Amino acid sequence: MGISGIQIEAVTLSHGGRRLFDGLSLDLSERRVAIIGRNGAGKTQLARLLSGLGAPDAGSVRVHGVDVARDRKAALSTVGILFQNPDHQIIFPTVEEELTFGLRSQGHDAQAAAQAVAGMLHSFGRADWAARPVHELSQGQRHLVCLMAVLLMAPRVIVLDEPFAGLDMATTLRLTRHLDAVEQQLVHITHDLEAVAGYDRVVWLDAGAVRADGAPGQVIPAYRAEMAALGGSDAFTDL
Ligand SMILES: Nc1ncnc2c1ncn2[C@@H]1O[C@H](COP(=O)(O)OP(=O)(O)OP(=O)(O)O)[C@@H](O)[C@H]1O
Repeated sequence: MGISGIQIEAVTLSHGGRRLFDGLSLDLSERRVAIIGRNGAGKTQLARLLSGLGAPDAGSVRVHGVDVARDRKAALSTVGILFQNPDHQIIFPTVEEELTFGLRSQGHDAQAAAQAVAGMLHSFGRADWAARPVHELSQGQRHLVCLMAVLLMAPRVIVLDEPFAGLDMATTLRLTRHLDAVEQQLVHITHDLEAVAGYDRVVWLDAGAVRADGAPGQVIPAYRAEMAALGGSDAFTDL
């Protein structure tokens, strides 16, 4: 067995001259990890670092021993990401093409990829979607396509960046059930505190730094109390 889990070591990252992360270190090995925090706290930037879509200015991010920013090929099989907006990840005109792409880039031949895609569509009861133009699907349906694409690639870690924003309750419950069942480690960024109340660990990110880190029963009440206190003020100057 190689190194497991996620090791973020002394990560520094600036954007537009502003330093967002200044020596951030985190070791995440629990199966269900939630990242919470205010707007602009750095959650999406952290998700980009975890999936290797962004590289730190200094420090390193390793997922199961893979330096995900440097070794992009290994990163594809190690970590998958579901974005807030499915349109930031869908690039092909039809569902089948979209689902096939990841598998082909992992080196599967056309026949094996086609078989796996058909099997995945079937398992979600959506065999009829294969030739459907993606733009004809609703937002929730496009989310499901993205989830299928990630599951097909079978990464060891799945990063979820607010994947349920704008979805109806039934769709959210269904997707949640599918995600709860996956074997892989999940790192779930969310404003929905209920959704992560049963997680193994909650990390509260505040202005690019860890403000609190521990069991949901400890971190979530502290976060709620602070948000309620801040919400009492009329100023948006702290955002
Ligand atoms: N491309 C960019 N260029 C410059 N600054 C950026 C860029 N992307 C993000 N930032 C800044 O980085 C900080 C963190 O943004 P990030 O999107 O990670 O926050 P977040 O915690 O995901 O917020 P939200 O809950 O609103 O999604 C913000 O201050 C934002 O203005």
